[in-house]
Formats: sequence, C-alpha cells, structure tokens
Amino acid sequence: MLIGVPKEIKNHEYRIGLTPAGARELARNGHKVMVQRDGGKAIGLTNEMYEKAGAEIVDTAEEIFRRAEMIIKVKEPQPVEYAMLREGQLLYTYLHLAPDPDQTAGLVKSGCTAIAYETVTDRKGGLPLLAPMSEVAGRMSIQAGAHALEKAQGGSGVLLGGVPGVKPAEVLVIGGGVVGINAARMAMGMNAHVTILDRSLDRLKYLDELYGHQLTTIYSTHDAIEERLPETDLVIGAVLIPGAAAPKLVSRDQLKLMRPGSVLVDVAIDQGGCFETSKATTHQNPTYEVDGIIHYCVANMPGGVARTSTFALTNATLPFAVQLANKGPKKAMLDDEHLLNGLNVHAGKITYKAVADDLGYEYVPAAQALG
Ligand SMILES: NC(=O)C1=CN([C@@H]2O[C@H](COP(=O)(O)OP(=O)(O)OC[C@H]3O[C@@H](n4cnc5c(N)ncnc54)[C@H](O)[C@@H]3O)[C@@H](O)[C@H]2O)C=CC1
Ligand SMILES: CC(=O)C(=O)O
Ligand SMILES: [Mg+2]
Repeated sequence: MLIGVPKEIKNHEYRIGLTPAGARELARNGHKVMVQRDGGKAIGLTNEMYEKAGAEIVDTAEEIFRRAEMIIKVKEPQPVEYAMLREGQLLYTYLHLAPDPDQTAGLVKSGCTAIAYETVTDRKGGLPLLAPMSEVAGRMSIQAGAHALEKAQGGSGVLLGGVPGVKPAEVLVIGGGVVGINAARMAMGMNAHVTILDRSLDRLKYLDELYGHQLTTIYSTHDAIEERLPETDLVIGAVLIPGAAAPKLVSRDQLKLMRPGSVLVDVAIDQGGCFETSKATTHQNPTYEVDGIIHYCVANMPGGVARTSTFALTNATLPFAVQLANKGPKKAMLDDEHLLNGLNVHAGKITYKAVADDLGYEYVPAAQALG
C-alpha cells in the first residue's frame, strides 16, 4: 500500500503521524511510505531519518493527498485537507466529529473512509489510541493550571503545593479516566489536595484502592460539583462519553461561586468542552477570562510536548496501521471489531452512532457500510 504522512498544519502543532521507526516497520511489511518534507523537523525527526527508514520525502501536502491510498495524520483534517480527500482513500487520525459539523460534512462529501483514533477500542473496554495522548494531556493539565494560577497570568496567586504553614491548593478533577488519573497523580505529586469525581463506581473503587487517603473520590453529580466550587482553585475537565459531545458540567452561573482568579482547564474541549463557558483555544493564546475565572481550553494539548507525544502516539497507532496496510482497510476492520469501532465515516455515510445522533445524520452500522 502507498501511505502518506503530511505535515500537520493546525496552530502550533508539531507532532507528526509516524516516527521514522514506524515508517521502517511499514516498509519492512512491503509498503511504500511518503513523508512530507520537514514534517518532523521541528521535533528533531529529520528528512534524512525518514529516508534512512525507507520513506520517500515529498515536497507538498497536495502530492501526498493525491497519491496516497492511506493518509496517517495526528489532528483532524483542516478544511484545505478534507477538500483533498477522495472516495476510496483511507484517513487514519483523530477526528472528534461530534462537535464539528463542518469537518463532518467535508468528510461525508469526500467519500473517503475515515477511522477516528479516539473511538478505536480494546478488549478491556479502553480507548487505546486516545490513551497515550490522554496521558500526556492529563499530566500537562496540572502544569498548565499551575501556571495559569500565577498572578501575572491573571490567576488568584495560589501555589499548588502550598508551603509549610500555608495550606495547599484544592484541585477538583471531573472524570477519573485516563486524563483524570494522570492529572490527579501530577497534582498529588505537587502536594495539592485532590478530589476526583466520576460516574463509574468501579472506577472510583479502583482509584481509591490505588491512592487511599491521598485522593478523595466522590460520585459525580450536579450537587457534588456545585458544593466544591467555592473552595476549588483548579478544576480539570476530564470527562468523556466516547464519540459524543461532552456534557456541560459547570454553567456560567456557577462561575460566580468560585474565587476570582481560580482556573478551569477543559481537557474535554476536543469533544466540545464540559464547561458552558469553554471555547477552543490554541497554544499561542491558551487562556481567556470569563467572570473573573481563567479558562485554559487548548484542543491539542499534546502538541505542546510534540516530541514525547509523537513517539507515544506512533507506539499505539502503528500495530493497527500495519494491519490496515497488510490486509486492506475492509478486511482489517471486518477481522477486528476494535478497529471497526474506529470507523466514523465511509463512502458518504456516518458509521458511528454518537456522531450521527449528535449531528442529525442517518446512522449506518460500520459493518453494514463496509458491505
Ligand atoms: N485537549 C486535548 O488536547 C486532549 C483532550 N483529550 C480529551 O479528554 C477527554 C477525556 O479523555 P480520557 O480520559 O481518555 O477518557 P476516559 O474514557 O478514559 O475517561 C473519561 C471518564 O469520564 C467519566 N465520566 C463520564 N461522564 C461523567 C460525568 N458526568 N461526571 C464525571 N465523570 C464522568 C467516565 O466514567 C470516564 O471514567 C476526552 O474528551 C478526550 O478526547 C484527550 C487528549 C488530549
Ligand atoms: C486527542 C487529541 O485531540 C490530541 O491529541 O490532540
Ligand atoms: Mg484534541
């Protein structure tokens, strides 16, 4: 199969869809890999490294999209990118379609086959291609939040860990999945006092067994969140209902319960955000203020630590990329229900139920759409 890896074009996005080691694995499986010139340069992955791995360096994204049978990317395609996709072409990347009607319409119109990393599943009920970036974003959310709490950034001037004689900050993590546990770990490591909320009692039990008295676990309700807002310095939004738009868990009205300069970090922003006042921001301008509360809502947080993230992402995506290339997309997906769960769009049809429901499309089950 001819595989193309374009340079990412989202604001301050320096990740690339495949490492040189990944390109070499695909080449060893008999496939041809094209990488856009300087696609990994910003994170020290040079054209020479890709050439040594057997890849062809191609000058433009246009040429990659024109020639490739499979496109491997990181972020959802931008308008100039989805305009270049065509019927029969496979797109393998993050999509986050539910909160993005324009991209969804673009993919439907293109006729391409689009697999979303974030809805591929595993045997344990996890999301193995979302998990590595959730680990990164969860860990980063605390450093981003700690920075935003600084006075010069508009924050309340609270140090997460406090000091002897002064109490630490209160951190509230809403959603105890991969982002949530990584955020909690970092915040506890910085000596903050951490409370984590989830709707899954099994997950709360697991967190309790793991961290004991160090971590307060609470069942997530509207009341539980509202009660804690007045004393919370930093809230991390880390909920997910796979494929669907995020539920809104803190309203604009409730911001006035918080101390001015307190911080909301909405990691769930890529699914539309879990605070009413969230709107996506970029690494260039990551924060804004609403009613005295600082919001950090960067939709591609792992792009900020693009080198670590690129290796972590390829580690997870490569085995499926090899399956897709070796067997062809249809057979690879029909052979593996977990990969099939990743199919969101095929030949003009929406094949993921939560996306179809949220955006008002007819839902066609993935296996049926593939025929
Ligand atoms: N902004 C960014 O750059 C990034 C964003 N993300 C996003 O972060 C979000 C979380 O991802 P993961 O942790 O991997 O998901 P996950 O599936 O591991 O965890 C989500 C948790 O939320 C819980 N949950 C659902 N509804 C809830 C509610 N009402 N209250 C409390 N908990 C609730 C679930 O029970 C689950 O434990 C996703 O939207 C993901 O796309 C992930 C990586 C990077
Ligand atoms: C998961 C995601 O949206 C990201 O890594 O940017
Ligand atoms: Mg994102």
